[in-house]
Amino acid sequence: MVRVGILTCSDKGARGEREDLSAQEARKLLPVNVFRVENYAIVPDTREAITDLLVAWCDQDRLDLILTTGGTGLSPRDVTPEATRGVIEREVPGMAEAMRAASLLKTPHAMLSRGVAGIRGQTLIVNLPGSPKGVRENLEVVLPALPHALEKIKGSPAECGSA
Ligand SMILES: Nc1nc2c(c(=O)[nH]1)N[C@H]1C(S)=C(S)[C@@H](COP(=O)(O)OP(=O)(O)OC[C@H]3O[C@@H](n4cnc5c(N)ncnc54)[C@H](O)[C@@H]3O)O[C@H]1N2
Ligand SMILES: O=P(O)(O)OP(=O)(O)O
Repeated sequence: MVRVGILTCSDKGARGEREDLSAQEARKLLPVNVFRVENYAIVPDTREAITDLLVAWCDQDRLDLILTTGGTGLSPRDVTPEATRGVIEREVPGMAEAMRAASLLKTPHAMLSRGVAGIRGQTLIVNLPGSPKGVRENLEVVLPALPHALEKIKGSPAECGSA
């Protein structure tokens, strides 16, 4: 099973002022026969809070995959990409490129998400936008590539010529 953490980055969510529909949307999209959500948290949009959780979930809990939602845009408090860049060791730019390219076919606002994807240790971190719709439209794009990506991160020697 792929061990997953969902981290919602939202000031309103952290203050209890808005139901976290975005994390619920992410959960719905992850097939239960492959993915098990083990960690879940809501943090305010501060770089420190996001960084602390990402590091703990990667280094202590050793999750396979962390999906963040929210805080990827242009507002002054949107710092999820900066926090993520600060903890990853290798970026996976193709994932963010693919999400933005596919999302642009749905809304021009897709270009406003600065989300990144990258690897810390053996954990893949993927930033998703904040709205439930943004979560769905972005996660759908990377979902088919996630099992193979996670195998490669773990050092699978399997050849991928036919993948
Ligand atoms: N494929 C898509 N890509 C993007 C979309 C989209 O609809 N489809 N939206 C674009 C927009 S618009 C923006 S702006 C950027 C960046 O978004 P952020 O990551 O900065 O999102 P936030 O500002 O944190 O949230 C936006 C909006 O979404 C609602 N929201 C946020 N968090 C939650 C939550 N946990 N539960 C329910 N609703 C939530 C709320 O109305 C916020 O104001 O992304 C583009 N990409
Ligand atoms: O409260 P947040 O952080 O979810 O942000 P927004 O202002 O986009 O609702």
